[in-house]
Amino acid sequence: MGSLIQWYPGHIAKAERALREQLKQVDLILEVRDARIPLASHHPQMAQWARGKQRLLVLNRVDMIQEGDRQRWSQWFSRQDEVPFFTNAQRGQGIRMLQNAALKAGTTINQRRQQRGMQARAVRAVVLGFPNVGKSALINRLLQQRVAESAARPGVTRQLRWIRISPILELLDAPGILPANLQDQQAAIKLAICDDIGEAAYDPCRIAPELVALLKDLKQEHRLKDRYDLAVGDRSGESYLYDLAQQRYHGNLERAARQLLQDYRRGQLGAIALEQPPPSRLGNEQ
Ligand SMILES: Nc1nc2c(ncn2[C@@H]2O[C@H](COP(=O)(O)OP(=O)(O)OP(=O)(O)O)[C@@H](O)[C@H]2O)c(=O)[nH]1
Repeated sequence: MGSLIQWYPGHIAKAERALREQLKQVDLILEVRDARIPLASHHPQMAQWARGKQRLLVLNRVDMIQEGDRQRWSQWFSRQDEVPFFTNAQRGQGIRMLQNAALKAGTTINQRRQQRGMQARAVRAVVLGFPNVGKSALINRLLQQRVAESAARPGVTRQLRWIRISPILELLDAPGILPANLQDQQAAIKLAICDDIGEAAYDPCRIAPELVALLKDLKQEHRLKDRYDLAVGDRSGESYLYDLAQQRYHGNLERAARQLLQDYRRGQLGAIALEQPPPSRLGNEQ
């Protein structure tokens, strides 16, 4: 069976080059991941981008996981010496704390600059992450809570734009960046399920069965029974999708697949984390 996810590395490499150029001016990275898949939505280039810069880790879409999951991830990350900020950028939850941390990081960066005889200036931060993880929503929330009014500064490229959040903090609004290659197919499948990579890269009829299989692994298959009145039982993901299509969509597999994925993405199956913290320490690179 071929790979479930297809990439277009040429296009990605161009976007990444533009970003790398802009990153030269950046002091602080707000790394945004999807709280449903904090490991799969870890961008493989992040460590390289963040070298020599401060970084804050944001797990967005906290409303799409259970409180118990949030606590488990919080504990797991703290064992990796990370303090993630859990946000719901759609409703504004967790934004104030994130903003305070960004401003504090800005103050520290400026103190260091002054110690080295350099002029204090607005600290430049960038919000980075996979497509659709909620970067723009997060920036909009940060803007609504900005402490001072100021005009946006034009960016160097059309896609990359600087926005002043406060006298000491400027944000670069970067588009979602896909890695040029993603070796881990399991991670890629989860990104596809969560809509964190574009649909051009996969066939929903092959990804929806993966969602069923994952829900089974996570012992969450009752969510499917509740929603569609069709129990998974010992069916494989493929045969569940087939039976669902027969029962509800006149045998139309694609409709069934799209509905399943859409229901998960819109929270119609409930708040379900697709990853749980691994039992042992994985290392700081996560
Ligand atoms: N439920 C929920 N939805 C969110 C949250 N944050 C963002 N969204 C929604 O997710 C969708 C994508 O959010 P965006 O902010 O556009 O994501 P993005 O990362 O900027 O996407 P790209 O521009 O493609 O990189 C929008 O419909 C948002 O309203 C969140 O915390 N919870």
